Amino acid sequence: MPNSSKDTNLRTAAVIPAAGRGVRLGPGAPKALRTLGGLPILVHAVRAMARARAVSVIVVVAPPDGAAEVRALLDAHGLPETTDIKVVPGGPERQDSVRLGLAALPDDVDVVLVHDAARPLVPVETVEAVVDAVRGGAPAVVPGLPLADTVKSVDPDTGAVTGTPKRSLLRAVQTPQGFDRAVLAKAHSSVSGEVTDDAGMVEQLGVPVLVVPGHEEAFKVTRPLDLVLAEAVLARRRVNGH
Ligand SMILES: Nc1ccn([C@@H]2O[C@H](COP(=O)(O)OP(=O)(O)OP(=O)(O)O)[C@@H](O)[C@H]2O)c(=O)n1
Ligand SMILES: C[C@](O)(CO)[C@H](O)COP(=O)(O)O
Repeated sequence: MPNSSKDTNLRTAAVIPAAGRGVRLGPGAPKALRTLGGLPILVHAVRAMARARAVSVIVVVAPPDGAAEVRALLDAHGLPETTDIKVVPGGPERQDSVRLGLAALPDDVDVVLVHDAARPLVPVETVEAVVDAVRGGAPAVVPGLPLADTVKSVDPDTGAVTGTPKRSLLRAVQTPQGFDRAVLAKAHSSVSGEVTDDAGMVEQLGVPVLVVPGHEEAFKVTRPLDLVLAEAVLARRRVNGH
């Protein structure tokens, strides 16, 4: 249970979906359990959420058959006692895992962050910007960055380009995505179909979603080169004393 200086009246929780295989990263253990800077990727992600002053509860969604292993791993890594950390088994798709995580939240939580375990290096400032915007009244908030590449829509059958969206209007969105709990719960109970993030589900309810500045270091470890970059970011942080 939370037991210290954190303001539990804020009732802010983070759900960390960590049940994916990491197919695009290549063969090996489930992605969240692979090593980055000598620690499992998941431990970095949990610490990143626990660092935010408002977050007093974290629900980690483990691979379906790996909840006991994840619990043991987190217990072995001395995570802050100021944060109540629960572990539940996940489902076949990311959205199933998030839904299972939401079901494990304590009743008194009213703000929920959903954060990919695969974004282990998100800075605390980004987490807190999202929390502050939700607590300031926005029902749904995502961190986002302008794009460096031009984006095309294509016909998936022929490869023919069907359009070029105006780049200045686009943002690459990251996590944590923050929500009023009731709004997120409604989205997860009523929206189905192919949706790649939680904000996309909320958008389908007609609820406005606000973008706040994201951070380059909040990138998602998806492919092998991302792991190389993540190691380099950690090395730079060590040199800078972080
Ligand atoms: N059934 C799933 C699938 C994904 N995730 C989580 O959702 C986050 C974002 O997903 P992604 O980066 O796509 O992870 P994977 O699904 O593991 O990657 P891949 O598609 O390469 O297998 C990750 O933290 C991942 O563990 C999850 O909890 N449950
Ligand atoms: C939620 C997300 O990280 C926002 O960018 C992204 O949509 C997850 O996609 P994935 O294919 O499940 O990694």
